[in-house]
Amino acid sequence: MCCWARGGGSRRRCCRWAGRDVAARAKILENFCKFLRRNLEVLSVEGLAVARGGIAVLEGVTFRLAAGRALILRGPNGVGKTTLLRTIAGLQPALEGSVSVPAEAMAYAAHADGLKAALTVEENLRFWAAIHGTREVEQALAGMDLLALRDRRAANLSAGQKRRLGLARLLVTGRAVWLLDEPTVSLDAASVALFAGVVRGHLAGGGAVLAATHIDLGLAEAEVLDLSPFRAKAPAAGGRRGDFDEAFA
Ligand SMILES: Nc1ncnc2c1ncn2[C@@H]1O[C@H](COP(=O)(O)OP(=O)(O)OP(=O)(O)O)[C@@H](O)[C@H]1O
Repeated sequence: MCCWARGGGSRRRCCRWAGRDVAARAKILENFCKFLRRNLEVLSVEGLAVARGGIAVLEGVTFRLAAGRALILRGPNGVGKTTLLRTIAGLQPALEGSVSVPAEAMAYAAHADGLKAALTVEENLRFWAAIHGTREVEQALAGMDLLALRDRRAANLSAGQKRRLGLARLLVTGRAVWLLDEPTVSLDAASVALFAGVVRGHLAGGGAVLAATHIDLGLAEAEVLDLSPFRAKAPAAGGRRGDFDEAFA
C-alpha cells in the first residue's frame, strides 16, 4: 500500500498488498481512512480568554481537537466551562485569542433542552431537521430511544426524556463538532450508556465532541482538559458586559 512512499521495502509491500483478497484490502483501506480522519484537526483554540458578566474567568486556553476524538472539559464549579463553550459556539465574543472552526460546523447543546413544549417529540425533531436541511429524524428517534414517545408533546415528557430529546436534536443537525454542556444531567444509567453509544457513532463517522461535565460519560477513550490552570489571574480587570452575555443562557 505504501510502495510509492518507501524505497527499500516497496516491492515486498506491494506484493503483500497484491496478495490480499478484496475483503482484506477493504479493511486496510478502511483503517487507513480512519487513521486520516482521526488526525484531521476540526477545532483549534488558541490563547483564548473569556469573560462572563463583564469579568474575565479564563485566559490562555489552547487545545486542538481532531476528527474522531472527544475532549472532556473539567474544573470546579464556576471555573468557566460553560463560558468557554458559549464563546467557542460564538454566543459571546472572546476577550482575546482565536477559535478556528466555522460556525456552521458546530452544534451546541446547552443546559436548556431547547424544546418546543407544544410540539410532539417527532415534530420537535422535524422542526430542527428542517432548519438544518437534514432527514435524519427516524435515526435520531431510534438513537435516543424515543420511538415510543414520538407522539407525546414535549411539555409532557419527564426531565430525563426531555434531555434525551434535547440530545437527539444533535443527530438531526448533521454537524461535525458537538459542544455539550453537562449533556447527561437527568439521565439514568441506561440513558447515559445509550448516549455514550451515540457519541461513539458520531466519532466513528468523523465527528468530534467537546463536552463540559462533572459526570462520567462512559467514554474512557476521551481526553480530559482541566481548566483550573487557565483561571484568569486578574479577574476583575478584564471583560465588559456585552450584548451577547446572556442572550442564549
Ligand atoms: N449571568 C452571569 N452574570 C455574571 N456572572 C456569571 C453569570 N453566569 C455565570 N457567571 C460567573 O461566571 C463564572 C463562570 O461560570 P460558568 O457557568 O462558565 O462556570 P462553570 O465552570 O460552567 O460552572 P459549573 O461547573 O457550576 O457549571 C462563575 O464565576 C460564575 O459565577
